[in-house]
Amino acid sequence: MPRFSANLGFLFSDRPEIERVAAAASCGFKAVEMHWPYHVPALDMREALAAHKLTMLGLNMPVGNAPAGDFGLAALPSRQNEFQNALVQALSYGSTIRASAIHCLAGIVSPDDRAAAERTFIANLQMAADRAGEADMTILIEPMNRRDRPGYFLQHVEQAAAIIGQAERRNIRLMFDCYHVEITQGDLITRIKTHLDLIGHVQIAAVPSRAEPDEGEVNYREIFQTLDSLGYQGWIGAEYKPRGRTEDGLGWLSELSGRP
Ligand SMILES: O=C(O)[C@@H](O)C(=O)CO
Ligand SMILES: [Mg+2]
Repeated sequence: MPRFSANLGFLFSDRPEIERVAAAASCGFKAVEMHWPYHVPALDMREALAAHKLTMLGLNMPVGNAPAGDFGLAALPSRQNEFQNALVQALSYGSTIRASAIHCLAGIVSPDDRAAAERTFIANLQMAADRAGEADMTILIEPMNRRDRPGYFLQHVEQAAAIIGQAERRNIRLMFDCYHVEITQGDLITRIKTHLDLIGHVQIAAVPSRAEPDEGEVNYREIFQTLDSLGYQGWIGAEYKPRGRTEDGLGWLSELSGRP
């Protein structure tokens, strides 16, 4: 059956980020992923991960000026210097904690700027992929739904696939977050089958609640079986907002995935 990682941006969020590492391990997770752990010294984080023998998957690039509305820089034509600085920070932190991937957030763009945004996104992704490749890391891009992220440049799986094709770098991969894709597009199983070769990571949450994947409109038992039958070798990130204590909501792991 598929392997599951704990997304420490959302799971165990009732405690400081570094303590979430131990909590994930004690609940049986073998891998974790993070959103923005930059406030924790990277060497401390590396030590915590090593102490609990956890595989570190991806982390997000800094988003830019969040209070001003930024949510990523990669597709913003006038912000390429800031993008490069954010990339340096992400690669430095990520390689110290031995992450295998960096999520490169596209950003919020106005509908009038989409052509320039696409050109910028591709150029920035090429540069990011080349630098990440030197550290044996992958660049992930993730379509996000416009209800949660109005104006986010990357909204559709097919748009992401086309951009990956144009960027022509083997270490750029699709982060297929079932929660976002279900809200924007649906047809999850067909999209997973069609784009399997591009998928570098999968994430899950209930739709529409974004809670544990044991409620709502997505049949995750079927999704997990599909990934399994297709021979998906990657991880599935539990990126949901727990209804209560994270520990109390992990029953889905055995109920839906067959994991003991
Ligand atoms: O789906 C999400 O929101 C995340 O994967 C992310 O990286 C930005 O919060
Ligand atoms: Mg996600």
